[in-house]
Amino acid sequence: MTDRKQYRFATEVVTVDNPDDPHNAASVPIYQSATFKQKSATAGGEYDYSRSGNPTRTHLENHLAKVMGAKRALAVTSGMSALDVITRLVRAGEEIIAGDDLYGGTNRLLSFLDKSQNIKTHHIDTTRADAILPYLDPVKTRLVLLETPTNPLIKIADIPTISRYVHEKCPNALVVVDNTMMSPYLQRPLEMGADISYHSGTKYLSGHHDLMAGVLGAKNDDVGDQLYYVINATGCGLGPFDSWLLLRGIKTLAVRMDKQQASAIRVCDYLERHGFKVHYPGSRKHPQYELHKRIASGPGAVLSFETGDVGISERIVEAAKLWSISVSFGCVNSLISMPCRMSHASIPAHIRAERALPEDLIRLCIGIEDVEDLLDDLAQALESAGAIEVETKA
Ligand SMILES: Cc1ncc(COP(=O)(O)O)c(C=O)c1O
Ligand SMILES: N[C@@H](CCSC[C@H](N)C(=O)O)C(=O)O
Repeated sequence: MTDRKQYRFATEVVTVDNPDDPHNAASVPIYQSATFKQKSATAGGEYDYSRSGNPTRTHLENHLAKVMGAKRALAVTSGMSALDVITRLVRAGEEIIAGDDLYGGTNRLLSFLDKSQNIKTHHIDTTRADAILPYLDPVKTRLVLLETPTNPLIKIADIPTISRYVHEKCPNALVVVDNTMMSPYLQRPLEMGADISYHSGTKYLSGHHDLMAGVLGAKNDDVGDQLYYVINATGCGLGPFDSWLLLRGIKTLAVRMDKQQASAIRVCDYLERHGFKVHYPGSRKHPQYELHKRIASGPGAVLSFETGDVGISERIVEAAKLWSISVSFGCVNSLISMPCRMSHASIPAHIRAERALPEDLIRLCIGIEDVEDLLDDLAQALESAGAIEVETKA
């Protein structure tokens, strides 16, 4: 493995190394076993119990480490459980710094830590790297948690500059990037200064909405070992069947993302031509278009837009036929949602208002369908909601 040629991402992601398989299986087998027999009371093998380790999960983790550029990767039962593992490295009295636009479930876990364990989170505007400076405390700051692009307002954080500020001022702090929206194909946080990159594997990595998973990538062995300790201690390692599904799904990440992204660019263009305010880093109108281009190799396939009226937004979402009304993103099928009613409903309304999260916001997650069908369906939904004039086709 170490001597072999390094290929480009799309090649590496589809190439799962499995040199030790006794039958040369083309697909890594599912070791659907809770325990592993030992030769004697004292001679244990590599595996004893699947909470501690399972061969299918190990194959997945080795593959993930390769595609994420991580020293060690770990697979757990959901994206939230990945964040739970990371936050268990924080002690009572220490602090977290996170964005003021972020996934609703992440906000919920951070609020829980504040209430139950005296771990305070400062929510800051991560679009300005220097906004972090007043909050960095060499003693208290333990985690700096960045989502970029953010869910759902698609704001961008300057990972290299923020990582430098954090490491200069707080040697004990870890920079953690939620890379769910970009995937390691488009954005590589560990190569830009982050200590941990994590994902909801439920989304682009698996791609088909048929499993829940979380993925952690550590930049060094020490952090990797600490994360593994928590996973074994708490028992949230990914089961063998879901590990196999994720290993299967990730192989097509590059082709799926290329197709989804190309269509998302078309959808953004269509909405902007009709005068909507679109949040998408592939748009030249995005205030951080240049920054995103520096830190990522593409804009991805999630965008959000404002209609100016909650009622109109509800009508658009409900009129869509091909776009399913659904939380989540990263699936091969296209989805439409209203974050304030759905994925971000757990953020109290007054906090959503304080953070300027528009109630009328619609989020679109573009799948792999024919883009002309997606545009036709979006047009009919916008027309029937009264958001645009009825268009006559030439
Ligand atoms: C950006 C982001 N991070 C993390 C999560 C949590 O992932 P999961 O649903 O797999 O727990 C989600 C969605 O749920 C998300 O949108
Ligand atoms: N009821 C769930 C909602 C999950 S939202 C999933 C996804 N991250 C998204 O942004 O759509 C919850 O309260 O966690």
